[in-house]
Amino acid sequence: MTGDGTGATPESDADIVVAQGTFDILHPGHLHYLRDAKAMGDRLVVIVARSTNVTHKASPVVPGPQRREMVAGLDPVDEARLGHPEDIFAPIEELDPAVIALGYDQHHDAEAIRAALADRGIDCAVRRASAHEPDYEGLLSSGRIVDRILDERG
Ligand SMILES: Cc1cc2nc3c(=O)[nH]c(=O)nc-3n(C[C@H](O)[C@H](O)[C@H](O)COP(=O)(O)O)c2cc1C
Ligand SMILES: Nc1ncnc2c1ncn2[C@@H]1O[C@H](COP(=O)(O)OP(=O)(O)OP(=O)(O)O)[C@@H](O)[C@H]1O
Repeated sequence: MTGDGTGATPESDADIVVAQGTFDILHPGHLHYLRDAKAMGDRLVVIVARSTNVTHKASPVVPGPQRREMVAGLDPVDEARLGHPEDIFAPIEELDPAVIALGYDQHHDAEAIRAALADRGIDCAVRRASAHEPDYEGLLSSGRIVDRILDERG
């Protein structure tokens, strides 16, 4: 119950959920992930990866500030920020979230993240979001969208 009679959670008491990713070319899989993440708490903060930290796949095509701006405009997102250039746990320490929501196929190992959080004394759950399975044949991958463009328009 809140003092203002609206039933809304005051920002200071809100459970923050952090989601993260590259978000190069947006698609409904991203929207599904971020809606799922938002449902894990009250306030969703998205950390958009710096291009220099995207080392396990091709570099994003879209510049970081532009990726951040588009993610910030999605309905479940309360705030989007570009990530730290070197220390991925620096924003986590600052935000002190209740939950880190990993994407269903995100390459990070949940146990390794839990161990790193414990090392830093951060009390935060690590959960995995679900996959989006639309009832149409979609193209739910930034990488596959780029490949399709190269195949059909290149
Ligand atoms: C808890 C967590 C925090 C992260 N924080 C940052 C960050 O501050 N800066 C950054 O560039 N990447 C950060 N990342 C990494 C990227 O979000 C991401 O996992 C990767 O670089 C991009 O790959 P993906 O889109 O396949 O997930 C973080 C990842 C996790 C799991
Ligand atoms: N179809 C999907 N269903 C649910 N979540 C998804 C889907 N596609 C991507 N995501 C989630 O969105 C987050 C950010 O995704 P990312 O930016 O890596 O996009 P991507 O389209 O999967 O990229 P790429 O095709 O380059 O691997 C990831 O954690 C990922 O799990």
